Amino acid sequence: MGAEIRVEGLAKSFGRQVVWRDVSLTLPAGEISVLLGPSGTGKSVFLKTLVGLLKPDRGSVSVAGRDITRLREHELYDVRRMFGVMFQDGALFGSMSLFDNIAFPVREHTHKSEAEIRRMVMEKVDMVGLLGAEEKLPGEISGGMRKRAGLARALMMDPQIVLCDEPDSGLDPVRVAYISQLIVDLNARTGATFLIVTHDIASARTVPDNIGLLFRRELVLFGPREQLLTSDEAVVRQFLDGRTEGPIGMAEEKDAALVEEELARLTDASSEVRTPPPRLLPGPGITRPPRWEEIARRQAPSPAHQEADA
Ligand SMILES: Nc1ncnc2c1ncn2[C@@H]1O[C@H](COP(=O)(O)OP(=O)(O)OP(=O)(O)O)[C@@H](O)[C@H]1O
Repeated sequence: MGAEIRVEGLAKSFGRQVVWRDVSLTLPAGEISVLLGPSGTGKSVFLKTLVGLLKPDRGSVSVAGRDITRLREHELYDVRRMFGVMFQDGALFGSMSLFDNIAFPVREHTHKSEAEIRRMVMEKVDMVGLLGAEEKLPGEISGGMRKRAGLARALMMDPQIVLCDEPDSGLDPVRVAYISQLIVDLNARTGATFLIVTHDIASARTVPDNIGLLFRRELVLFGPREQLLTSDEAVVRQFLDGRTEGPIGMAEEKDAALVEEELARLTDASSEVRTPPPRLLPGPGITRPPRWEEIARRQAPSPAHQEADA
C-alpha cells in the first residue's frame, strides 16, 4: 500500500544558486503524480530531497507522518526502505546481467536465500515484461528495456513509494506509450504512491492523478490532473500550450524551445487542450483496485451517450 508524502515550505540552494525556495505539496497515498518543468528547475534535486539524499535548507518532508529532515542517518535508513527509485539513466551496472542488477538491492539489504531472491527477481521481471531477457547485459538490450529493468530493480523491496526520474527520456513515442502503460499497471498492481519526473507532456496528460509544474525556483501549481489541464492560470496555459506570450520569459532559452516543440506537436487546437484526454487505465488482465474502478467508471461514456452514438 502507498504512503503519503507531505512537503512544506521546502527550500534548497547550492551556494548562491537558489534551486527552489518555497515548495509545498502533498503526494496522496497510492496516487500517481507527475512533476513537470524545464531542465535545471530542480526536479532531480527534489526527488533526492524526498529520499533524504539531499538535505533541504528549510522546510519539512513528512513520509508517512515522519519528517525525514529531522531524522538521524540510521532512522533515515528505515524510511528509505519505503522508497524504490528509478534513476534517470537506469543506473544499471554494465558488467552485471539484468538478473543480478535487479537482485542487487535484495542482496545488499537482506539475507534472503538465492532461491527466494530468484523467485522475487522473476516476479518483478515478469511484472515489467522482461521475461527471457534476464541473463542479458544492459549493453545488449534496448533503451526501453533498460528502463524496464531499472523499474524492476526499484520494485524489488516492494516499496510504498516509487520515484521515477524521466522514465521516458530518450525513448521513441511508442516505447514512451509502453512505459506509461506499465506505470499505470504497476500502480494498480502494487498500490504504491508514484512520483514521475518527465518532459513528456503527452504522458503527463494521461497518466497521473496529479500534476505539478516547477518553473524558475517556484512550484507554479500542483493539483489534480483535470484542474491543471483546464486551468486558466496564465503560466500553466502558457506552459501547456507552448506559447511565448505570458509570464514565462525566455531566460531558459533552450528549455523553452524544447518544451514548445513538444507542445506544438501535441496541442495545436487550444479547445482540445481544455478537455483533458481520458486517462490511461490498467491493461487487460490486471485486477483493478477500487480506485481504478472508480476512475474507469467516471470516464466511461454514460448510457445516454452510448444510445445517442448508436
Ligand atoms: N550536488 C549538486 N551540487 C551543486 N549543484 C547541483 C547539485 N545537484 C544539482 N545541482 C544544480 O541544481 C540545479 C537543478 O538540477 P536538477 O538536476 O535537479 O534539474 P532538473 O530539473 O532535474 O533538470 P533535468 O530536467 O535536465 O534533469 C542545476 O542547476 C544543477 O546544476
